[in-house]
Amino acid sequence: MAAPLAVSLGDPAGIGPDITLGAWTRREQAGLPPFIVTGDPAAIAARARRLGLAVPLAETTPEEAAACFGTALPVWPAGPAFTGTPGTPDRSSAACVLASLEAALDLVASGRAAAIVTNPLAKSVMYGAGFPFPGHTEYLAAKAAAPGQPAPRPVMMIWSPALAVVPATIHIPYRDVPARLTCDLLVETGRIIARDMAHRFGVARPRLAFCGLNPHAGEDGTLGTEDEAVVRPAVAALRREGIDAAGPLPADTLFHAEARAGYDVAVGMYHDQVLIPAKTLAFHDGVNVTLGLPFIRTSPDHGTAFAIAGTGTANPSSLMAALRLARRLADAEAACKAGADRHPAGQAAAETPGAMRA
Ligand SMILES: NC(=O)C1=CN([C@@H]2O[C@H](COP(=O)(O)OP(=O)(O)OC[C@H]3O[C@@H](n4cnc5c(N)ncnc54)[C@H](O)[C@@H]3O)[C@@H](O)[C@H]2O)C=CC1
Ligand SMILES: NCC(=O)COP(=O)(O)O
Repeated sequence: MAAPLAVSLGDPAGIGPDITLGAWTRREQAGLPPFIVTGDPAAIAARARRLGLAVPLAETTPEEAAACFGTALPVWPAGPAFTGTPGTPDRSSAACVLASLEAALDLVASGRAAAIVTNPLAKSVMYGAGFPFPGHTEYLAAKAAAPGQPAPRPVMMIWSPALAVVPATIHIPYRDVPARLTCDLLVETGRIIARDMAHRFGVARPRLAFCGLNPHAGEDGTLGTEDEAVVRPAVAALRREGIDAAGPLPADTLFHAEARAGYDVAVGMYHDQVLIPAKTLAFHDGVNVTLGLPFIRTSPDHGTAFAIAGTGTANPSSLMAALRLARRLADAEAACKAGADRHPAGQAAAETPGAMRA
């Protein structure tokens, strides 16, 4: 039987427990793949009681998870007990977040889980507790480094059937963006997208659309210099390598339906430039996928939503989409390793915006 997915609980004061319970209760009608949650079982049980959900928990192993998934939510106990309050950000939750994350990662690294699906953490809570990484993305890359080797460059992609986007710079202050945008960064990002879209998603020659940084992509250098000095040479370098890249393209006209049919992945110069269209078009279907890692990681596209934790109003759809996508990518990887001559990403490839090609 295939290894289950490992789901980290995220910040237990946020909606991670709510949407995990919500996903499990919809497992049959939604056809969800088996998963095992890492974290404090008491915190999950308490949230189920608060939400009035009759969800039996099974403290079990990944090897037993699939067998019990139909009747109980499998939990792999990890970390300290949650002592906080649902809805209240608290530094004391950071140790729970980290222990859950490490446990899920260990299951993936040892082959006992097929992929990691992370529930949201609150960055400010983690920073306040001394977490030295901007987010999961950079943490997972650091953990993926081979002994004595630098960490691989992680690339954040927000994927949905409507739109796939990558921010070239991620969690940095807006004022730092121009200085951090280099030709090398964009070329390396483009290479990773092209490779992982082909190998993981089955889109053999993805079309990458690079946004300009400035209004009208700099208007021939009259509204800012970065588009001509950085983005255009990076796109040219990628094209010389055989990668189907275009740009710099004005970002304001890149996200309407006809424009979206012209590319598979839009590469933005900063976080909000591409996450706003992605979350506007597909907030509840969007999946955050980390490219560039030696293992598969997906996540819902939203955050901890403290204000609605424990209220019963958190929508588990994005987590459910993250679970489905992780399973498809893991199955495709397993089939490739087994020597399939055709890329088996199947539905993931078919649903990728490239499928909208005219
Ligand atoms: N992958 C991760 O760990 C992520 C973590 N975050 C963290 O989450 C925290 C809160 O961030 P915000 O900007 O407030 O974004 P958020 O996504 O938590 O909330 C934004 C709005 O969407 C609503 N919302 C979010 N998820 C929902 C769901 N499943 N069902 C119904 N409504 C939902 C919230 O109630 C709120 O109104 C921050 O500390 C941030 O760092 C944000 C994004 C991803
Ligand atoms: N805005 C996306 C986001 O914050 C996700 O970050 P990460 O925790 O996946 O690195």
